[in-house]
Amino acid sequence: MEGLKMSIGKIVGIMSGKGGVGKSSITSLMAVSLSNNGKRVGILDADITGPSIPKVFGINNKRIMSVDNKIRPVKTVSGIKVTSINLMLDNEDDPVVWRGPLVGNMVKQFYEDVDWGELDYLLIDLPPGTGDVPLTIMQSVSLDGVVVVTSPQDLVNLIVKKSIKMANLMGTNIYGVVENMSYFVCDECDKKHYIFGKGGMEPKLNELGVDLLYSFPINPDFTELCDEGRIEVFGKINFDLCEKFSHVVENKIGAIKVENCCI
Ligand SMILES: Nc1ncnc2c1ncn2[C@@H]1O[C@H](COP(=O)(O)OP(=O)(O)OP(=O)(O)O)[C@@H](O)[C@H]1O
Repeated sequence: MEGLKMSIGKIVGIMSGKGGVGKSSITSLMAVSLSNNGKRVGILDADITGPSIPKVFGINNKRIMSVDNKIRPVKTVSGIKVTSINLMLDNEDDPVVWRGPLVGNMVKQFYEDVDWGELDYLLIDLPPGTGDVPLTIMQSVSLDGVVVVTSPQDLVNLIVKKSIKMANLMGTNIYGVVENMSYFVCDECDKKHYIFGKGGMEPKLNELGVDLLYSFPINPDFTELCDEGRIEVFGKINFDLCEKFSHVVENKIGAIKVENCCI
């Protein structure tokens, strides 16, 4: 375990208060952004019951290999290393009907028994919510901190507050919040439309003592390219956006002192 911590720069969990806010998409975009910026990145897809990372990268037909008792992650086109239960199933649409502790063990194995090599960042896509499964996983891996993904409506419902409180209760660093689907840019007039209201996120997060890292728009090209397994193409087309995202993430993660190590 110590060896693993030494060969991986930062281990970052990506969490969300509920499903469908774009947590896996933002995890993938973060990986692409950091990788575009020359960083060595791995993704551990710990969203065991709804694993979508392989599909977004178009590697869902590949399978994880085991060499010398070590699991070899699958590499994406740009060299991002990925492990996911979906890369082990006979059929990717087979459901995984496991309870929390079993999922926790599986994720722990994905973490410890994988030949990650040297990485600057290992991003862990945690299951959505604040229930038993994400809790068990957060206890089984040694996170340096978490990024919380939310949608504007999520804040209204105060669901994001639950994620922040859960991380606080566990003594885990919170690097900040990424607001997904924050606005929409009109094709015709190029204007930003804040469908769910503008500027409401930052003051509410400030009250909670958490920074807003980035606001990402609703982008139909993003949906399309993710669905086609070509998120890396989105990263190439939107190089400037990715560069900005990666700088924000790196500045924040580099700035926070590591206080927590669960195991
Ligand atoms: N900013 C965005 N613009 C357009 N589409 C988006 C955006 N973010 C996510 N999506 C789309 O929304 C859908 C859900 O996203 P995703 O699978 O990342 O959610 P999730 O929070 O990880 O869900 P779960 O945790 O339930 O698995 C996907 O089809 C994705 O392509």
